[in-house]
Amino acid sequence: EMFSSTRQLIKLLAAESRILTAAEDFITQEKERLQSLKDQLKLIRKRYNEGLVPRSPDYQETRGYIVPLPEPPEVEAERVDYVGHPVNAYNLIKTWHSVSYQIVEQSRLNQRGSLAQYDQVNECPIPLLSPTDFHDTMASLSTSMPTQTDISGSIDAIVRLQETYELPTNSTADGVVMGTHASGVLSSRDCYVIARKAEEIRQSGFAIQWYEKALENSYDEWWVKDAFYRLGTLLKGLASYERGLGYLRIAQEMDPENRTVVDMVASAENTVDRNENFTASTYRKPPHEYRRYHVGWLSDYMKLCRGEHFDRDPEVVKALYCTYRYGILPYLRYNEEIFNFNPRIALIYNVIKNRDINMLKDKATAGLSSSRVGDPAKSKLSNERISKTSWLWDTEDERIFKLSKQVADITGLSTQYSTLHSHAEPFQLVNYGIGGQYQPHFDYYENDMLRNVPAFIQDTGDRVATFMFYLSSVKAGGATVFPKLHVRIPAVKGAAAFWFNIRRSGDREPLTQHAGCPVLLGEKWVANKWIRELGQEYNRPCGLTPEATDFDY
Ligand SMILES: O=C(O)CCC(=O)C(=O)O
Ligand SMILES: [Fe+2]
Repeated sequence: EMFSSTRQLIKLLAAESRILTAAEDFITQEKERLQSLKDQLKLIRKRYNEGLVPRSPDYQETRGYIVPLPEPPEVEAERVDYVGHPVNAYNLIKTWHSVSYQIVEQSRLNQRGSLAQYDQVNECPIPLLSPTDFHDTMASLSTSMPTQTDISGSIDAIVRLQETYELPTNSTADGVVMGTHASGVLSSRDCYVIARKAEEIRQSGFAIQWYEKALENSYDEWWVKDAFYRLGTLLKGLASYERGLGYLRIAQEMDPENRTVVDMVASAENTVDRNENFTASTYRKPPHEYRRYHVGWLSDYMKLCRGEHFDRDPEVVKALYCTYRYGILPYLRYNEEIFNFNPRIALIYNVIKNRDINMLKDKATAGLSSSRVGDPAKSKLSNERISKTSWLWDTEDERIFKLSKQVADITGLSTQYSTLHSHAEPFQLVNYGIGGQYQPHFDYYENDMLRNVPAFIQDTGDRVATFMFYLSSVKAGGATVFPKLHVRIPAVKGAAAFWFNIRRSGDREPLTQHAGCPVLLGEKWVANKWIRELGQEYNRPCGLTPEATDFDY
């Protein structure tokens, strides 16, 4: 308290004008912040009203109440189409990250920051923003708000999609992917950020194009001089000295004091002088040919993802066929397409009904968490596997039990579940988002991994077979590929891929190495059923010779 002493009141008097100014500044800043927020929200509302953004299930013209409305299936499909376009996904994430930052973080910062100024003058309380409906709503939505990880993840995704599918830079920047238009474009700054990422992973060819795109209509943004510098340096690095020098000189003009830039200009001038005859640019190849060094082992994977069929024995390809597959029940038969003989890889059509697909997706959605890879005891998050997964157990629902039973009927293998010595694992539901993928891997375990599996599959052997339901088709990308066999299976809703990971000799089959390609447009859902060795002794007996295949019985 200060009322009992004149000295302290004199202090207040002295601080009076400082308090006044600080408070006025605070209000001015808040006004500006709110105005910018208002502008952003107005833009979002406009796009909403123009139908450029699909409405949410609880969208209502009146604000305040959230009344879930029953929605027709095409509305759901429209939303999947929307977020299934990489440019829309990126813009959605970017917009709401920025808005939530301004609303939540800034107002928190401002409150704390401005209060701190008053602390000097003893305690001079100004009222905190009272908890309003708005703040409550924002708090309850905070887990739905994108974070910095989402921003960088979606930038990575765009670069990954470009390198895998060799997407042209210009049309991607215009929001056009495989002829499908996004409802917006990428801004110049986005192009700069993408260029930075492409440069970081040594995709110089693409990086150059993105920098040039970024600079097309930009003059006074803060990043422009950096873009010129990096563009010049990259071109110089690819022996395109003249062009590089041109950009570097602009960078120097914009930032004459910068030593690094000055040195780079000098070095480029030097090189140009020493290579008098060398005037034409050597930077001519298409950008995807400036591949980063470690793409080598992934290149067959990417080729297959693009749908290039290559290096398959024409005799084998000619011999591939479609057939009827009979399950245990004699009246049930399925269309089966053989994709490879040894190891036997097949796609079996129409094995799951839409009703069950929706049931699985609904049940899985609540439990989705980031997919992990590696030894169960020390599994980790990894860029090798970008998706979310959820496990569904036979014991959870009669319908799930029946689906497992159906896998047994179709494959002739046992999928029996029990708390110890299960013959199969629960369904693993996988949902891939923008650019989501699973890089080449084996479904079988290594020896020491087998020791670390959970109790219900302890001592059940390895994953003898994979039965993978496709719960969605994918508009573009998202195929399952076998890089060593040059086999590519498209995701077909309602079908299932089926192969053995273990040979009939009991050895692991490394040719079953496979991958889920990055999703380019649309969404991808699969449900894995991994069948263990235990319980299959009579269903899939050992071969009579070490070379026995699944066609020799
Ligand atoms: O998504 C795919 O196509 C493959 C998935 C896969 O291989 C896995 O989950 O183990
Ligand atoms: Fe797999």
